Amino acid sequence: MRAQSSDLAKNVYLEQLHDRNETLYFRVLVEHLAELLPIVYDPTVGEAIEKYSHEYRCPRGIFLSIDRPDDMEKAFATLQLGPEDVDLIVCTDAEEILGIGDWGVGGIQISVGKLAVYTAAAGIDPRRVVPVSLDVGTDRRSLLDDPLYLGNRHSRVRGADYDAFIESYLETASSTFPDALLHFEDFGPSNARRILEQYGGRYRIFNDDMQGTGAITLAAVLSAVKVSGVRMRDQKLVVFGAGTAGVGIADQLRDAMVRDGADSRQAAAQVWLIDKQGLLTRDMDGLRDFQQPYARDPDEVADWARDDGAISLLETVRRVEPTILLGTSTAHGAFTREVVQSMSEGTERPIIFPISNPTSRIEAMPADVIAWSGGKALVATGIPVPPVEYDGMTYEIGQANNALLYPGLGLGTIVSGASQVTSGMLLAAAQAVADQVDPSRPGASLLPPVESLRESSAVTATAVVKAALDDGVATSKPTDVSEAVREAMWQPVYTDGAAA
Ligand SMILES: NC(=O)c1ccc[n+]([C@@H]2O[C@H](COP(=O)([O-])OP(=O)(O)OC[C@H]3O[C@@H](n4cnc5c(N)ncnc54)[C@H](O)[C@@H]3O)[C@@H](O)[C@H]2O)c1
Ligand SMILES: O=C(O)C[C@H](O)C(=O)O
Ligand SMILES: [Mg+2]
Repeated sequence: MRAQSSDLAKNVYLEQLHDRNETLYFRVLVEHLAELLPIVYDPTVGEAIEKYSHEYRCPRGIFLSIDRPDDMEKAFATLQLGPEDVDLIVCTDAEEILGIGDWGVGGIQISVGKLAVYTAAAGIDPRRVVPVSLDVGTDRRSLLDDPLYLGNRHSRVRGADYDAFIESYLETASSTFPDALLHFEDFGPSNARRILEQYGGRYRIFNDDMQGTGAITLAAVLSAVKVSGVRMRDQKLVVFGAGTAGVGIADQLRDAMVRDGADSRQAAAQVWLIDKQGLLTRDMDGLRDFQQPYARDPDEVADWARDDGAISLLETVRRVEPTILLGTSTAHGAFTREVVQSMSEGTERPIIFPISNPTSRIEAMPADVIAWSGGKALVATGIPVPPVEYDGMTYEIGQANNALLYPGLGLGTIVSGASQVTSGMLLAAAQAVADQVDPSRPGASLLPPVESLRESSAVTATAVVKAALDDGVATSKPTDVSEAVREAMWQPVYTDGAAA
């Protein structure tokens, strides 16, 4: 594997091993998690998705086409699994893969990658999971024009037909496999939240980009707050990139401020959203419904500087003096030296999280953020990055990627048989992750290292099971929760002399 000439070649090589010998594949992954997560998952998975049709070898997962909605049951039946045989299904319609946009049927590889992390990091049984591609077409011209493209060769279907397809997927998946957690990944901003809100009460749904990302970022903030000394209820948050992830995180941080004593109006007023049109204000046309609670009163910003009519990130930082700056915009380099320096003038220990993925989309590299802030910034990123040396000190950079949280959350959901993923379970997961680090040492990471992710996921899962029990959604009630979690974890070892 190490002899392969590129990260994509390593990804392909490991996928071939995955097809030949699942046990060995996962054993290699588990024993080399920090080295291989960036290969089977972010950032290399982005490239594997872009090249999917060209690197195609053999299908892994279920491909559901909007052009043949009646074939759904037949497609699931090809798995030859019974109603109790599936714990987890990860689906994507691939409209907003990471920060690289619409990749059509190639998106199946994000479902595959997410599931590999579930198994490697939390011991979810790989024989009891299903990756799904919901192929509703693609708006990417280069794919439609590519003779090798494997997906549906038309633009994205939207509106009533799309909604009917999603509803039919939820109905078929949950009736075929009633125990399965339905994980949604990388849907576009107009659908991600809508699906969760519309169906979250009826089906066991988890939206990773909103809920998983919100919870891991909350974990990193809880750690950072221990160092910065500014209470949660007093945080001022600027979100740059007000889409699915950005507003999902804003919601969870706002709720955390409320739990720490802020009233809900005050907490929402301590959040500033910036998108392509600059700082979002209530008088703007075309605000998304989920952005509206945070849009600012235009009177409040009447005398703020504008550039082509828009209030910039820099102007917002100067005026607001935020304590937290979050990047979920996909705009590479948007956190400039001036922005970081200005933030460092306004607050003693700025919390700066450029968490857009993959590397080509990150708002700033941690080495720059740390240098520009004179070593004061508390930094976490979505991609894995090596430690940063600055002024004689080593700064470990926590990976605020939902992969540090969702495996434990999923394991806890499965072990408790929770009928829903509640906000209490998400909060318990975030708290459990944060409690596993001591950020007080100078330069310490805000999050547990990937090397200990398997152990960390077991601890997170235990907290999640307890929260499911407290919230009354657990259908299985183990007496020794920690033991039940550890027993449930699949181990990559050969049994009965049988390989794979
Ligand atoms: N670290 C993690 O765990 C994690 C989890 C989910 C998403 N993400 C990353 O966050 C990014 C956004 O993902 P998403 O699912 O929210 O996508 P999204 O499309 O829902 O949101 C992106 C938002 O950024 C805005 N935007 C684009 N360019 C901008 C610019 N120049 N200035 C200001 N705003 C701009 C878009 O208009 C959109 O509202 C991606 O890079 C993704 O990889 C990271
Ligand atoms: O997949 C990742 O690396 C995290 C996240 O779900 C994303 O969409 O970027
Ligand atoms: Mg995602």
